[in-house]
Amino acid sequence: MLQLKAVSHIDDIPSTPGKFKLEKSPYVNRLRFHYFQSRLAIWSSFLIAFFLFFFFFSSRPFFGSGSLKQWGGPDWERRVSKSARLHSEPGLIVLVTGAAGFVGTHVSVALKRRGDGVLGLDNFNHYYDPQLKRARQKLLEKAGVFVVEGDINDSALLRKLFDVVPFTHVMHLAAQAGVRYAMKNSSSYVNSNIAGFVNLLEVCKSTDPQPAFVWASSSSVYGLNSKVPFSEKDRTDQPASLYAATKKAGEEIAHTYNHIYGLSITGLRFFTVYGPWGRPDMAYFFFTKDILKGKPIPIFEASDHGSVARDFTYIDDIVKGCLAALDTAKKSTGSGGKKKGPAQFRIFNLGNTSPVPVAELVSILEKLLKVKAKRKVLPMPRNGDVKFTHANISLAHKELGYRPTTDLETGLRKFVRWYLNFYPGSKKSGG
Ligand SMILES: O=C(O)[C@H]1O[C@H](OP(=O)(O)OP(=O)(O)OC[C@H]2O[C@@H](n3ccc(=O)[nH]c3=O)[C@H](O)[C@@H]2O)[C@H](O)[C@@H](O)[C@@H]1O
Repeated sequence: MLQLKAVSHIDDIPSTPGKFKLEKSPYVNRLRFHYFQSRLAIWSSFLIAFFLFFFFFSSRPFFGSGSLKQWGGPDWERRVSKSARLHSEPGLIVLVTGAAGFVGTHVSVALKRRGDGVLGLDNFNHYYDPQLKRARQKLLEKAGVFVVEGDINDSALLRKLFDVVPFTHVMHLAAQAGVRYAMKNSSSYVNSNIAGFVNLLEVCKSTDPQPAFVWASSSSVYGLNSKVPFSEKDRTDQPASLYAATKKAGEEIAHTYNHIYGLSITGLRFFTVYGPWGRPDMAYFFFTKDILKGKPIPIFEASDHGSVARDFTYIDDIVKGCLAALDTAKKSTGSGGKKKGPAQFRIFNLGNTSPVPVAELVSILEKLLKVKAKRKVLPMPRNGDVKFTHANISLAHKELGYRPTTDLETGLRKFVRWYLNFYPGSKKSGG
């Protein structure tokens, strides 16, 4: 400190040549040397600290999918086992990935309610408001479902979960969702929907006994297919978004794990699922928010000025389809990573079979919210959207007994009731 003071004093000395003859004094030279030394020491410490910080945190990320170990220990294992315990025999013991997500929360609660053992897994990423995920987690805790905080890319964690719990089924719902966001963050789709998916299948195929595997594909795999309604037999080789392409890739990858390792696998193609506790990135959700705020809402129309429509499917119907898929899943046939015989491989559409134009969805919301929307009709951007979706559900009906019962107005009424309750004041501030 003393040296620094002296240095700052030196800095104050006018540099006019000849005014002072101090430059050549040995005392000043010594001071300059000390000054140089102290600066060198300070900068070196900064540099070392920076490298240490970088090395430490780059190898141990502390958010989201990081490998910082937030799991393990006797207390954690007790919570894991308790959550996965069966409450009625016979029953399923299910690992639900993406449990704090929209569909994951509903499916987990429904399984738990009927006495199945359920363990949740979620990385609580920030794709949309993590507070909503935390609120869903509270709901799950109340229902007796523990959500392990971790990522499907973390093999050590997955192996540990299978060590602690003899899962009979995996309900895989963790994914990077959203068709338009893929233009902004392509790597997160590859990371979750491809790399994470393979990682989970790897652990499942090596587990003994192997669990039966049910997972969420998407209606978006039909892409530019124009034959309606979409049947499982229709072509799915023209995806319109990277999201759709990663889900389609998932279906192919699933087939190889079924074929090589004897994993029993069921893929469910969900059609625009909506309802209470939904995803804020979806149109019905942010339309509600913006209508209440008096903000204009963009309604896409097709290039021929035709309407854009979706086969909106209510969450309770989807949950029934998921549970039926789990209940009818046959056992995997492999063991020790080897196939012992042919295993079940299925793909089902889970839709509502009655597409509704987006403009009509907005009219229903206006009626339920009692607020007029500021509609802004725009051409559908070429960033992943398709003009319409329409599910043929006869296969799911035949094999799963799937029969959706909720029309869009009834489902949206339940959503709006939840929304106004969850975001109190949203109506007032909207005016
Ligand atoms: O069924 C599916 O496979 C997919 O359903 C939804 O995708 P999407 O149908 O595009 O749902 P939204 O993003 O909520 O859009 C619904 C409709 O509103 C339209 N939209 C969206 C946004 C907007 O600003 N304006 C607008 O008119 C879209 O074109 C679409 O027709 C989900 O976001 C996907 O994760 C899911 O996999």
